[in-house]
Amino acid sequence: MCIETRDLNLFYGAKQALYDINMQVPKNRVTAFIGPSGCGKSTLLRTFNRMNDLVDGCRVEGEILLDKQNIFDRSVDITDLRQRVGMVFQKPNPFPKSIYENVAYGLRLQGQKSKRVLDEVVEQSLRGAALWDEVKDRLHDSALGLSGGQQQRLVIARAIAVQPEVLLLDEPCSALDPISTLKVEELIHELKEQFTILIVTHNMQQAARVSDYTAFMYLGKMVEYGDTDTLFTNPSNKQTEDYITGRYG
Ligand SMILES: Nc1ncnc2c1ncn2[C@@H]1O[C@H](COP(=O)(O)OP(=O)(O)OP(=O)(O)O)[C@@H](O)[C@H]1O
Repeated sequence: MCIETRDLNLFYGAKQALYDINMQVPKNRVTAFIGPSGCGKSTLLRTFNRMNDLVDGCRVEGEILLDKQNIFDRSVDITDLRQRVGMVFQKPNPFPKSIYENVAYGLRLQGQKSKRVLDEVVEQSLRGAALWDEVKDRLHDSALGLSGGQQQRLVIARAIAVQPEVLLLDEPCSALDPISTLKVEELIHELKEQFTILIVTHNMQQAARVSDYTAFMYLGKMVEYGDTDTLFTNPSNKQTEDYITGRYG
């Protein structure tokens, strides 16, 4: 087991956005979050590396255990947590720096100065993100010159360069064309050998293609969570069935 939530409730001011979320996320698997707009998918995803701490008036009750330690404990260092739990957003957000510097960024922040180590990690991470062959001859060109799909894989390379345990992907393909989407989906498949992956997607076919487990959320509650094939072919809840058969949302 990698992550476990216990009686997790989240409030934006007076408005409750998550209700009693209890789930166990297995290691080295892909877990997808689906559900209609506003059901709390992104809120839940952001809670796993405490990105909601940045939101004024946001309050959390309950626990999230990462390898048995509650991430809300006072003793938890946020920078350390975010290194262990990396995040990739919907819109590719490379820094206005070279391809190389984007990937080396996290390591430099950690104080790594050795060119040999940096070169090695940059290459490994770009290979890991299935981008090396496309950029190896222009590592020192601006990352902003890459296509959207390449930028998203670069951001994934940047995230994996610091060797996180968990990768949070918030609709990573929604700004990409179908071919880039396919590449990122293949990449997700490969990355799960090394990382535990949590992905929010609007696209049910994508959830069915890339994930091992799926959680269906509705109005801040986790309605059903289980094996992806079972959830899509034989859901146990009527609301899940209505959603996956396109009756609402
Ligand atoms: N920063 C915020 N301040 C106040 N309310 C928020 C904030 N972020 C989200 N919410 C509210 O919390 C609820 C859940 O939003 P969230 O973005 O998590 O849903 P979602 O399922 O990811 O939706 P979408 O698929 O449209 O991205 C919504 O009612 C939303 O309006």
